[in-house]
Amino acid sequence: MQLEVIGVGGAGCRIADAIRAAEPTDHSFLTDVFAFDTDESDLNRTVIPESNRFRYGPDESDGGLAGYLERGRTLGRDRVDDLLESADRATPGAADGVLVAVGLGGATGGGAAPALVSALQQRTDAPVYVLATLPADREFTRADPSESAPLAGDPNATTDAPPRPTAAANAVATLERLDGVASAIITFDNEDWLRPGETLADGRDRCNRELATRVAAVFTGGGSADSVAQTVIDASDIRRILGDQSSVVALGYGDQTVETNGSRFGLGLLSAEPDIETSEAVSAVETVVRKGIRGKLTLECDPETAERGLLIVGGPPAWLNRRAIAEGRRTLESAIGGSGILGGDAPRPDGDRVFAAVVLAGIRSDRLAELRSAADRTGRVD
Ligand SMILES: Nc1nc2c(ncn2[C@@H]2O[C@H](COP(=O)(O)OP(=O)(O)OP(=O)(O)O)[C@@H](O)[C@H]2O)c(=O)[nH]1
Repeated sequence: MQLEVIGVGGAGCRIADAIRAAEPTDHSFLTDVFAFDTDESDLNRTVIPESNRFRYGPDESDGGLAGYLERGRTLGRDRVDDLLESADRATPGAADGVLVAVGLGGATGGGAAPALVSALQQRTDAPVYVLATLPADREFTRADPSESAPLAGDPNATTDAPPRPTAAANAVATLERLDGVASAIITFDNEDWLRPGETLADGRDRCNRELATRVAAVFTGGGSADSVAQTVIDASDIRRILGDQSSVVALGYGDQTVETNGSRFGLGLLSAEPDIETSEAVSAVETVVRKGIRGKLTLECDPETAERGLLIVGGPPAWLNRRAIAEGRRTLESAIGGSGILGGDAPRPDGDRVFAAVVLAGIRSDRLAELRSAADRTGRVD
């Protein structure tokens, strides 16, 4: 499918950047990528073309809004129409969906996202999905748990205060505002993806690459001019699975490097379809499907809670064993509680890995309840 990506705030713009970098050269799926931020220097660190980068807000907000969500909301409400007008977006209708990337916890992205998503919903018939990171505990919790965390925006917060004391409260408030506005909310939990002791600044590029790999695998979809998928997953399939009711979504992914005969061009056409033992191909597909469903998800949850699920198995065509893919689909079907399942394949003649991309939509996750309790402790934002 064709996707437009708009990153808002520091995290949103970096993630938009990472998605752009993850776009396969032979399978483009992006119409446009835009970056909106109050912080000029953050914006300039992205490699999104200058024509697609927009700084907004008064001069004193340059450098970011330091987590003051109310300011972010006001700025967002006042400026999103201008931003969408000034962004030279591809011909209306060129994209089958829009993805607004944002880091929940901050003020610029979280503040603007509800108004931006709502404005986009009015301008397009295509679904408007949100890709949202959830803050890690280390951002809003003191290292010494015996001390209580400072109140949100507490001006008396001391130097040992966590970097973003209001992150949980901001995240919960923004999620509530996106409910009923976003078509679906694809989540990525920084708490689960940062390593023990690692700071966000140290781990974020790795996290963004992991997230972008999953987003690209889901949205790139089926085959290409030189290799047609048996079951193509298109934009309407993705729409059916993600829904239009602000479902919370987690992505799973598994991959395995496989042997190929090298360049299809260098060694002649005979080498394009190497002989692969059926048992080897079956085992590779089974392995990646298992990792995709039972491995680490972008948001930890029990797959059983999912209402709908999608499985895309991709890789060099000779490795895409039909029987194993059908079996993988049945495995996903029995793993989730709901009944809406779709499955497809994505041949990648030049690829060197077999992968499974999994979408679990309509999930319930304890992490969201944890963030709500943390927000109650650290000070809720209305
Ligand atoms: N995965 C990931 N998460 C990030 C990244 N940068 C920030 N975050 C998360 O996103 C939240 C918001 O951070 P930013 O996006 O920098 O904040 P902002 O929207 O620019 O808002 P202000 O800084 O308050 O103006 C943080 O609390 C982190 O949890 C990133 O590059 N990757």
